[in-house]
Amino acid sequence: MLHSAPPLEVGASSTGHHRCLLRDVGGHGALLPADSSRLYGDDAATTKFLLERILRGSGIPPLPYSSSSAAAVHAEQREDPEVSASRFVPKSQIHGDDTSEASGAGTAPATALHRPVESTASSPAEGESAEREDSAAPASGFVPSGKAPAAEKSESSGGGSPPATKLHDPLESAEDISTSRLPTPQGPGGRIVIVANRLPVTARRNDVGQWVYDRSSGGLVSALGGIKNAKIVYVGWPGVSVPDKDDQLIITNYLWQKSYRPVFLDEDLMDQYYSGYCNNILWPLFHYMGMPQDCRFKKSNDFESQLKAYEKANEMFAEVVRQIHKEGDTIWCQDYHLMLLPMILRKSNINMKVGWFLHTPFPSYEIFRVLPDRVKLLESVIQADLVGFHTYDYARHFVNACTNLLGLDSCPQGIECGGRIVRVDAFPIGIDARRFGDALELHQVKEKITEFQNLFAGRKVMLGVDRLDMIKGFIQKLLAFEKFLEQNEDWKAKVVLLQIAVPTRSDVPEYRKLASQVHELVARVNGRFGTLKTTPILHLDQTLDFHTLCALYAVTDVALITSLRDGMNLVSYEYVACQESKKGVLILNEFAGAAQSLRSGAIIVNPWDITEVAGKIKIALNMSAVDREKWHKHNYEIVTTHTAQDWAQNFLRELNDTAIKSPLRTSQTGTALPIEEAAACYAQSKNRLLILNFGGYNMWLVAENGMFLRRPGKDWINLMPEHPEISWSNSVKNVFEYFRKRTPGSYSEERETSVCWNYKHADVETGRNQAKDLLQQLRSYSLSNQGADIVRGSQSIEVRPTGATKGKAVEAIINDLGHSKTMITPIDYVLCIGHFLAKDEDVYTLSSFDAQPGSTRKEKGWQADNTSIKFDLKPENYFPCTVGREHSIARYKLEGTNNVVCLLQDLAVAAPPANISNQPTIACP
Ligand SMILES: O=P(O)(O)OC[C@H]1O[C@H](O[C@H]2O[C@H](CO)[C@@H](O)[C@H](O)[C@H]2O)[C@H](O)[C@@H](O)[C@@H]1O
Ligand SMILES: O=c1ccn([C@@H]2O[C@H](COP(=O)(O)OP(=O)(O)O)[C@@H](O)[C@H]2O)c(=O)[nH]1
Repeated sequence: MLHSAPPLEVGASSTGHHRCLLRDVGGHGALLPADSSRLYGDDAATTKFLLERILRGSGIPPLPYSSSSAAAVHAEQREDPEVSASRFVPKSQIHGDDTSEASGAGTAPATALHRPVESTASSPAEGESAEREDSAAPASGFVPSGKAPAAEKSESSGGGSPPATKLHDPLESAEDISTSRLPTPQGPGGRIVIVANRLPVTARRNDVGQWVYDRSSGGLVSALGGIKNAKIVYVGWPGVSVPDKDDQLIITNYLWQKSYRPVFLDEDLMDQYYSGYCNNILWPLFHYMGMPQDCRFKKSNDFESQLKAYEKANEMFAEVVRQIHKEGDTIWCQDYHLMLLPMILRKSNINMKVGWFLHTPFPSYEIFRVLPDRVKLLESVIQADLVGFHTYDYARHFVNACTNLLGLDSCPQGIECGGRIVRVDAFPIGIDARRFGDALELHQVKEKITEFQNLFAGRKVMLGVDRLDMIKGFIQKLLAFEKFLEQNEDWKAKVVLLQIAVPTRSDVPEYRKLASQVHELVARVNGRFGTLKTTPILHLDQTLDFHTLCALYAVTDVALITSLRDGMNLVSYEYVACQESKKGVLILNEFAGAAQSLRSGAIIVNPWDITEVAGKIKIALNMSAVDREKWHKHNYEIVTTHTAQDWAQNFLRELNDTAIKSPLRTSQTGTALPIEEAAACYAQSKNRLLILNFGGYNMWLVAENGMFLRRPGKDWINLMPEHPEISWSNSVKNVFEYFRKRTPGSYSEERETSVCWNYKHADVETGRNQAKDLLQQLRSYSLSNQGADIVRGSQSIEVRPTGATKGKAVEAIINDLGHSKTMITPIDYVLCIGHFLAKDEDVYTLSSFDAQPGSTRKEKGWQADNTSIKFDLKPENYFPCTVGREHSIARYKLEGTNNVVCLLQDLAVAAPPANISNQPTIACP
């Protein structure tokens, strides 16, 4: 044994509190702890005895017991397989309330413009048919025979056919021609169902009362619009309350043709769900702006009623998904609006393939824990197969929240939840850069560029494009610009800040309040620094059409992006995509997800530091052409290679992959091991392999979670000799030492390749709380980047090299057997039994892989030659069995160690007389 704290006392009488006399085994009374899940103390003694019986049956005398953590024995072990691996010498043990300022009705800043750049009611411009479509419901086609939801229902029951009279469904004729197409989900449905609060188009009535459809604003819509070559169905809100059922049918009819499925939410629900819970609670909290203070004073608008509305809205989205879902579809839920959706969908169909992606930051645990409904939301999100974020930081925060609030364990793939692994990862979003590049080639865009060049001739232009949202840092930006002008008066007639403030969420009082504050500040700066001929700030409360936006991106000298927090910020990407010719400078705040990718090609600022931003504005305006070119080149490379298409592709590929692997990851509660049957099969088989979590004989021994292997009678070898220098060990040891000191009864162990902090002798509650803190501390070290995993045991925390698992060690043993010159009979019985951490449960999948008659296991790469080992293993002779774990991928389970003893006893009794050809192989990882 490489570590021994506390030492395993084999053969000593039990010191456990709960003991029971199970049965007399071969004349030895055995006292066994009834509640123990591991084979320690007297269990070990009894098991030792039984193993002896089993081995005696095979004629091998037992060696004196050594307290190894793992062992393997095989009767044909006499030869010494030559396996090249480094030798291991074991170390000795070391121990607003302002409602009067409604959007558009507030006091306009002295020189702020409220003139639309282009009428939103105009017909679509060339090349942007998807963006704006004045469209009454199609005259022909769908003549609704019933209400919209009923019509939708036919899709599920009828296998996806559209309502009553058939509409043209673009999905049916969709032809995938691109080589970079999205992973196609398997199955008859095989579509990607994107569920987002907002559909890519917003419905509204035009002046003559017809329904028309504008492209919706915001980064999520832009990004999803960049996904090509996939069978996509969108489920979402059409951007307006539509109380009238006939209107709903008209809208449904139109949207159907676009593969959009509307969720009609009434005004009251939108108020409580969207304006309330989503945008007044979750949005500010996720952006580190705290919880609203005044909610509790308003009876009709408290957290509870808003949560109810949120639940109801999520149910309504789920209902539409259920109606259209076909087997093989992938459901991709978007954003904080739909955090309850994964749970609702999972409950209605356990096999649904569900992903969830958050477009905002996920805040640190200390912020998130403030939310009253924190547990409910997390419990739902982890029902998705894959949970995605823009950055690793957000993913890490989410994992922290789950471990701290739900008491779950993290693992390299994400979160372990009841034996199931929920993948959590970062998938940074991008844009469809080519769409911007192509737009700049259009005649009308070139015209606009010329027009703007003339308009701003003689002045440098700094551009801001943001929804009028408090997270976008409008106030800070204006203050910084004011400071810059204060400090650089010579610039006042030579620079203009052109700020596009896209109207958003104006039903939320905080947003209306912000609008009036911004207008006031714009007026102040313009009043102070304007001249008869120039105004320093050109502020537009407007939505721009795509071509105008591209032209502005292309002609401006600096983009000034000062969000206080921003999930990603696509405007920064879009600006870069349009700057191939001018090579403008990007000033980007450090709190946007985009800062992680564009960091080395942008001037990074802390938006709260007004003085710093003012200084950086000056640097940007004065930057040399050479530097601008260099910086732009870097950014352009990133923006054009990390596209929205890649983002979707990566996420969906991972989701597919996760779902395929999910049978291995899904929590199962195995059926009770049929002991008699196992014993009967054992008796009849000719060559047996027993994989146990316990041993002390002339066996194969595996230690340190599969890192080391000892062949019978040989020295230890390192199975991962190429493993890199363990750089993390000192810092981890220091953390463990710190926690050891402050947790009475706990101790830390230093092993050859891992370190472990154990609190099983500490007060339970104290130990658990300290473990939480310790985990938090360890996670901040980004150990996974250093090749280390944090493994949480029931009362311990271990840090060990990535990749070492017990399953790998068993593979090594199996390969050893493949080299055995004396092993002629194929193995036809496998019993794999033990209490393993989820991470090590790969021991159960090894043999099942080969559990077919006459199958052949190929060599793994770590051995030199190409021999192979034969199995002749019928599935009914394969017994993967967990001990004492509620959730496991193992097919069978035994409640506790006492059952293991019973089993071994039965095996011992069932074994036929010894005969060299049927001696069992025993491996104990
Ligand atoms: O739908 P709205 O309420 O009008 O808001 C518009 C969108 O705002 C948020 O966008 C986020 O997604 C972007 C793309 O991933 C990201 O770049 C940006 O940083 C985020 O703020 C929101 O998350 C979306 O759901 C809204 O549709
Ligand atoms: O008048 C406008 C100005 C901008 N945008 C788009 O809105 C998105 C803003 O996305 P970002 O990620 O920067 O922030 P979000 O608004 O989603 O928080 C970008 O794709 C812009 O092209 C828009 O739809 N209309």
